[in-house]
Amino acid sequence: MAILTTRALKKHYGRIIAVDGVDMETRDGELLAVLGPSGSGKTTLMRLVAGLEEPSAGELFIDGQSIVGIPPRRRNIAMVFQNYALYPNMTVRDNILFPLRARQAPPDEQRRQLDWVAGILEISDLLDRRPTRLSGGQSQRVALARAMVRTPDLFLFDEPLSSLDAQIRSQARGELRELHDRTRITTLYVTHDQTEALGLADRIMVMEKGIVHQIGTPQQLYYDPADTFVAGFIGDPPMNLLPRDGRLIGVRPEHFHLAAEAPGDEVALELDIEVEHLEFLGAEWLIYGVVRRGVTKQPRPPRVIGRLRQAAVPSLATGETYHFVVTRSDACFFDPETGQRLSAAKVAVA
Ligand SMILES: Nc1ncnc2c1ncn2[C@@H]1O[C@H](COP(=O)(O)OP(=O)(O)OP(=O)(O)O)[C@@H](O)[C@H]1O
Repeated sequence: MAILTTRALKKHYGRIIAVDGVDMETRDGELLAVLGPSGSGKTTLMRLVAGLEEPSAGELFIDGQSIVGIPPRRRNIAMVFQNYALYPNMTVRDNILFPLRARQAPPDEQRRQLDWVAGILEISDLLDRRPTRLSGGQSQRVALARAMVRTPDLFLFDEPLSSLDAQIRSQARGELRELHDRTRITTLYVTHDQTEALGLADRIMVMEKGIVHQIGTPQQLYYDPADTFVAGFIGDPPMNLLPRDGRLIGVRPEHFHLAAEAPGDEVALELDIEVEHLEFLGAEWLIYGVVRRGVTKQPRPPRVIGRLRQAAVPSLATGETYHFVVTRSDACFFDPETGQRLSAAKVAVA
């Protein structure tokens, strides 16, 4: 287990700034998801940590020791990237043992590590196969096994599930989480899939254009976004951002209440919303609407997406306008110029 720290970490390629002054610290044994759109610098950050790239500026520490300049093979960091890169001519057993043989580990240590990892990942019956005869999920487990036999300080995963189809992917996600719970090896997990990040991670770091917008638990990011980027990036559909009184008011889709059903709390916003379209989701409905009253006048009235429980919806009709209420405790306030959060956090910092 280990703590990874970066200080003002920067990487540029000519005029392209891939990582732009990242300050972050993992907690010992946590699974930290690194989430962001394409080109936000996630892979570059991983490559810097792994030692495949050297920083243009800034520092990297593991347990307080600088690792800048230390070659990758001496960092005790294990990587599992998108393509598992197993050696096709070797059996699964030889693939897994490769890193141990490379450092001439004694045979009994090799045996012990192989038994341990094959047991944890349930691949004992695959050891004599060649990688070409493995499914995507099995290849992934073998790649993980090869990374784990080194008992690394740190795991780096870069979209390790992206080549799996949806069903195996959610199963593999569960297995990864279980594995992490058992080993508690500090893990950085790159993904651009928020469902994966929200479901898997202890904490999530949201990146965009090489900078970190926020690091927090899934709940903090969802209920307490630090800025409008995080508010719009996390959640599906994302937080609605409505202009009023010189601020932007952030409202999660499930926080619109029909006036008749509103809780008796202090009200932050009252809106007339014209329903344009209703989408049935089973236990709930999505309401696509246009705000007709309640926000600062705009050249084009803002569109919103609300999420209502099944029972509330049968009385609604498209083309009609209804009165909705948002309570103060559910609203987030942002500065429209900087996008920064104005109101205090709602979820206690863990
Ligand atoms: N070797 C390189 N040379 C030049 N530019 C690079 C290099 N590697 C990355 N970049 C640029 O740095 C920026 C960040 O790229 P990076 O791959 O880290 O983003 P990412 O968040 O991992 O994206 P994705 O989710 O698409 O993999 C991009 O603009 C990319 O084009």
